[in-house]
Amino acid sequence: MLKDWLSEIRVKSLMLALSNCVLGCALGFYYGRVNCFTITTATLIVITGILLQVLSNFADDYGDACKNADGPNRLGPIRAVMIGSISLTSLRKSMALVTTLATLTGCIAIVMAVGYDLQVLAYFTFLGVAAVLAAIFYTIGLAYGYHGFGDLAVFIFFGLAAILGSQMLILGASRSGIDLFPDSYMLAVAVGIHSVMVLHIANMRDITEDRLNGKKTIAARLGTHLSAVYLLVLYIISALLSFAACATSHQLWECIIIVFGLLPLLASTVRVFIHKHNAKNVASERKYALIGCAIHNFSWTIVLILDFWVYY
Ligand SMILES: CC(C)=CCC/C(C)=C/CC/C(C)=C/CC/C(C)=C/CC/C(C)=C/CC/C(C)=C/CC/C(C)=C/CC/C(C)=C/COP(=O)(O)OP(=O)(O)O
Repeated sequence: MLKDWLSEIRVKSLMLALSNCVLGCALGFYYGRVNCFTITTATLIVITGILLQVLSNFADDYGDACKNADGPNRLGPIRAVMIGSISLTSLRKSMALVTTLATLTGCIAIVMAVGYDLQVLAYFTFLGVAAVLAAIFYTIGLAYGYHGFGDLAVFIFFGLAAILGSQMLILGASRSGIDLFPDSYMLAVAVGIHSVMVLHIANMRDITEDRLNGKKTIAARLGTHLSAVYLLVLYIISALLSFAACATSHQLWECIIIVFGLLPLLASTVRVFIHKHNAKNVASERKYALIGCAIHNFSWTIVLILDFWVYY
């Protein structure tokens, strides 16, 4: 039973929300303050990000199960709901629970960060509501993921919201004026692109099945070869942005840390490019891409800590 729920939660995939929100908070600490209050706010932000990803994972499986989109030829991991170990009703109830928890932790984080400034409070509540709706309607109802808009949603929420949103909330909690900086913009775009790459690799794996099921993801629309080129282009743009963020706002020598941090994702991208026609190889590459994203974020967190203690 526990094993089924862990597979449904997709524990390893949560590395993405976790490391993206941690990096966003690290930027907030860098430009704001490190104290018990900001650390508690950051913990709530990270928990909210993880809960929102759990919600999107549940909703994805619920929507796919309702549409019978995950057929017997699926190359991705077998989900508990596909084999009936978890019923659709239990999954629906769990989605309600996770939404409630995310709303609770999210609202507390927002109030801690911006106090009772109603206008800013409204902006962040809007962002939270948008995130909940985006997570649910990816494959349910509107099912925008079936029309190729999943990449855009992932870019917005895993990139812009997780980095800029978290950074602004920590600055708010630091009571040092909510602001944005060139490195946070560039990193938000780079991290958003990395998250899109993880989704795109899974969609490359599923091109044949998705085309049969009418799921028009970007990968299904582009086909195998162009999808691999698109993945490479995404990597190049994100790597350049990550370097630019470091070179313009931090120490030049710290770019070396970023180079090393970007290598695992490069290796994964190149392997997908080489083995693009072998869906099984592409499938196995998703977890390495996830790890690559987390390592990039970790290397940036190290740069920010170094800069904070040594140079700032
Ligand atoms: C009243 C109310 C609801 C208030 C809301 C309160 C609230 C939640 C406030 C939050 C405000 C805060 C704290 C904001 C700070 C910034 C934060 C934390 C932002 C969160 C960003 C974040 C990590 C979001 C992740 C979840 C979201 C929203 C995802 C949307 C994008 C999306 C649909 C991704 C799909 C991911 C999935 C499931 C991919 C599966 O791919 P697929 O290939 O199909 O999988 P398979 O392997 O099955 O084939």
